[in-house]
Amino acid sequence: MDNILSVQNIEKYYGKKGNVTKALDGISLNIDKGEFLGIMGPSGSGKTTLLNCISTIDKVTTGEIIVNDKNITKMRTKKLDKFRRDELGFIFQDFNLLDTLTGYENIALALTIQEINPKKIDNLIKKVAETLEISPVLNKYPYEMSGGQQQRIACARAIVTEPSLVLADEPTGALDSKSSRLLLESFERLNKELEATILLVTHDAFTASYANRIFFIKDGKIFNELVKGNDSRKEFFNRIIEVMTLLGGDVKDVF
Ligand SMILES: Nc1ncnc2c1ncn2[C@@H]1O[C@H](COP(=O)(O)OP(=O)(O)OP(=O)(O)O)[C@@H](O)[C@H]1O
Repeated sequence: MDNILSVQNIEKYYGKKGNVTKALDGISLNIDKGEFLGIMGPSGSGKTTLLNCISTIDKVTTGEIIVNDKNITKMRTKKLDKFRRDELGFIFQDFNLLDTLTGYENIALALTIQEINPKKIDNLIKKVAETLEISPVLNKYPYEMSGGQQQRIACARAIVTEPSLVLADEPTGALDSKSSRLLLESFERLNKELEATILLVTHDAFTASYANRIFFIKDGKIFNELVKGNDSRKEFFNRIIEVMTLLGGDVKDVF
């Protein structure tokens, strides 16, 4: 298997002397091409910090992060901008679509920046829209779409450039259960049909049960790893709940 992401013993400290928070405490993990990996953990455990370091929004204090054979912890700003544009796809909780552009234009934006010709752009958008079942809303503006449709447009925008790694931070956080399920099924399809490599951060066991492998973090350290293997999603969900209970106290209170 090709390694896409290698996180090597990273630490992240926030603050100055006398008031220091150790947000990440020696995390190491690897993702191979085509994996769908979940990161779970209680509030304040370091999930977003880890994602921000991988997405180059934040810098690690020590340790190294290698994406597609490129050491991003050593990259300078100009190279980082190009790296982010070419290799990563982002999906945030609050969609971040541009209100003055249609769904189609929102998705096209990432491709026009890369100076791809319009015919190819059109083909790429149609293909991804079909996978995500958003063809009927491509000509609508974000305010004319449901939250779930907006999130799937955001998802299309993130993957249409065929990034090495798709990073999603609580992508179902703002969605009702039906829209969440649709989005997660889209993720599953992206992963299986288009072989997208996905790293998803969530505190929600149902969302996480769509991943193939999950790392649990607590106090900035990896606490446990679960592999779906041949389990059904329901069986995997039950195993996730078991680990969440082990991690501490009542499941609803902690996550
Ligand atoms: N900019 C910052 N300055 C200081 N401390 C920070 C900063 N960002 C995060 N932290 C601290 O680092 C730790 C990890 O935070 P992080 O946001 O990564 O947790 P999380 O697991 O994503 O939590 P949640 O599920 O609540 O979003 C917390 O103790 C938090 O208070």
